[in-house]
Amino acid sequence: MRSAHTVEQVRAAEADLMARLPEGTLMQRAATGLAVAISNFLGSTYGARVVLLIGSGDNGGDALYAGARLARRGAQVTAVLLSDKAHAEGLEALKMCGGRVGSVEDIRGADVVIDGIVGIGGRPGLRPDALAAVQLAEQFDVPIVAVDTPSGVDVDTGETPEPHVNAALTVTFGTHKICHFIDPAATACGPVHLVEIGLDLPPAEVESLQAADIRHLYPVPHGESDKYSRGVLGLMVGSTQYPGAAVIATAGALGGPVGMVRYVGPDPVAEAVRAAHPEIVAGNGRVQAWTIGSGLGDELDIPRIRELLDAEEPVVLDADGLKALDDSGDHVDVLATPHAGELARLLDVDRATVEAERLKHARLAAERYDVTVLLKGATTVIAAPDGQVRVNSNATPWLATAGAGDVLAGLCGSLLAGGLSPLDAASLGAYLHAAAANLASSSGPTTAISVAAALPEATRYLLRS
Ligand SMILES: NC(=O)C1=CN([C@@H]2O[C@H](COP(=O)(O)OP(=O)(O)OC[C@H]3O[C@@H](n4cnc5c(N)ncnc54)[C@H](O)[C@@H]3O)[C@@H](O)[C@H]2O)[C@@H](O)CC1
Ligand SMILES: [K+]
Repeated sequence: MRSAHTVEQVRAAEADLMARLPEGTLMQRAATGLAVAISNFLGSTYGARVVLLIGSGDNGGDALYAGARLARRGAQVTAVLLSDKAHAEGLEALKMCGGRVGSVEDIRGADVVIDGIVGIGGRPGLRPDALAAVQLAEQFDVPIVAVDTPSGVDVDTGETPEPHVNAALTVTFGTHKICHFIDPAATACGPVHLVEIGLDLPPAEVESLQAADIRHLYPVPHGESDKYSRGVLGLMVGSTQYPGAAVIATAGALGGPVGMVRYVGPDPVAEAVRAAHPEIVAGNGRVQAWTIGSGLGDELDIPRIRELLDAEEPVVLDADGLKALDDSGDHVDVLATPHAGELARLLDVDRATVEAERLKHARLAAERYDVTVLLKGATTVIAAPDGQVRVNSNATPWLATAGAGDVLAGLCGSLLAGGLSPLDAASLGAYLHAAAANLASSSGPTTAISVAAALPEATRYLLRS
């Protein structure tokens, strides 16, 4: 599991550790890791032209000390001071190693620009001279390596209401910050490299599953398992208007751990599902979980869906089914899987607001409707009603294809029926869905059915790794 902590949590852990170490130790740890990461990014340090953008705080200090190390290894390092309060000892160290103070003109022809403008002490946005320097780097195609966070983003929310740095690489210290995980800021970070500095941290605010977590969470059958104990999933999806959704969601469910799938829907649709997947059983019967909503179109029966939401079995509620959600009652066993537009409707705001403030709105909906919310997008945000948040960012843009959401709804239902909690089912489902999409699109475009078909192979690989 990867963890992201809030600025407040990081500051407290840093203060704790600093009290036990000689002054400046943490900054030296950070600067050493930063210099190594920049060297690796550059490929060759000797003769490389490095421009440091330096703000008023310790973020600039990290950049100056890292610049000093690079200068010692033969890089031509120039600091552009964007504040008259630049870190004095760091600046001295840089000069001692042959670095110099220059101007934004040095950005032209640089191999890399280091963003030491602000880190976790920064407010969103860039001041005019910082913005001008960043724009110059963009204009001359000079990649930017961000120190700790891309300056200008909102560190604790991942929002980007103001201009900010778009980094080719972000080098962070001690732990991930929320902006590294949550879009739109996560995209502005580029790949994120974590440098250990020895912080002792409390439980994380936001988590992200890694390959090793899959093996730990997946309900692998054992010697005593039978089709019922592995879980039976009921699917109330698809309609005469959208029969494909039923076929595709069933493929997603069968690509998960479930022992059996029951399809409940109009006869012609059940026939189409059976033709594609002869292993399904059509009609009502006992189930351990439901997936409801994908492709129901106008044929949704809201009172019936509400009955199922109030029943004991956990439910994945997708697409049109979300219209049945109301904010009264206990729905902790419900996993709602909206995209930004659907979440906007649930919260009575517009879609752009949800997209700009994804973490906030996923949490709001989880709290208001007492459900676990899986907000779809390039990075998936999953918020549980108890406040836990997980993200998934291993998706591929090829996954933006019709029916991909139906696969996810079927798969998450399969995981719920396999006994996982809504939070685990959602985070495991999002991870496996993305892993299968990566496999299915390894040589180009893919389809929802191919993603579902790649689920067993992706799962096998992850269970072995
Ligand atoms: N505290 C520690 O022990 C460590 C801190 N480290 C570094 O220190 C950073 C935090 O340093 P600081 O607390 O000094 O804070 P920053 O360097 O992030 O910001 C410093 C100051 O910038 C100004 N500022 C805020 N928003 C701005 C904006 N949008 N544009 C321009 N200026 C703005 C404010 O006056 C603020 O106090 C971390 O991000 C990390 O890079 C690392 O060296 C690791 C150890
Ligand atoms: K920065």
